[in-house]
Amino acid sequence: TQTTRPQRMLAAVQKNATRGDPRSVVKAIDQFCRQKEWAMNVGDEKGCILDSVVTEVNPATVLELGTYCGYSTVRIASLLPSNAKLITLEFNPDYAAIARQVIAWAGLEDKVQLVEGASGDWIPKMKEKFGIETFDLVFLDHWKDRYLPDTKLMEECGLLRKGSILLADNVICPGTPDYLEYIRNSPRYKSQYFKSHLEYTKVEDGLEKSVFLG
Ligand SMILES: O=C(NCCc1nnc(-c2ccc3[nH]cnc3c2)[nH]1)c1cc(-c2ccc(F)cc2)cc(O)c1O
Ligand SMILES: [Mg+2]
Repeated sequence: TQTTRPQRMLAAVQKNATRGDPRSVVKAIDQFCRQKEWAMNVGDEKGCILDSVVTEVNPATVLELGTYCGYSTVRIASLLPSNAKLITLEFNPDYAAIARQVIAWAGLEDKVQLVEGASGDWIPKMKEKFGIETFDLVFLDHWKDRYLPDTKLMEECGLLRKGSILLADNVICPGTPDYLEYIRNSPRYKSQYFKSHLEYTKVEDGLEKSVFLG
């Protein structure tokens, strides 16, 4: 029977990447997506911007919304200090099953907690379920029409502190117009746009980095 694209991506990781070597996992996925099949990972170009933000923030607590196959999960987790915690939320059980195996191949399962379910359901439970006070960094990469409601929900749930960083993928393509409008006009955020390209293409896209001012 026919395999899915995430399954073929995982096979490429298991074939071409070294167990326990996150950079080789990232490289194997990027090669698969460039040479074989496009897939909606943040990719190598935007991935470098993501890496620089993670390194600059050096977060103890990270929330990723939208795991997909775990590409950005591996990029982020590989840069975290030993006691840091990354919680990644994935709604789609098929994506989650692949992501768990990609994260395990990279040897990062101890740094990552993959939670299956809808962001709207889980964000209000973060404190009680995971003992999280606030997130130092949030990477938004899930449904594009959930960026704004979930940001407002994180504010309401007290999950953001003065200096928390939101980094949002795809603010141009597919685009998150309501989120951009809100975050760029709100006095509670200071935003910066990092112009780039849609993963593995020449189409414009970018990341929006926003600091919560409290
Ligand atoms: O949709 C995206 N990302 C979201 C992944 C996800 N991760 N989790 C879910 C989820 C969430 C609740 C769900 N409910 C049921 N399935 C679900 C799946 N969706 C996405 C799309 C593109 C893209 C650009 C141009 C195109 F021509 C086509 C596509 C590029 C990107 O970088 C993306 O991140
Ligand atoms: Mg994306």
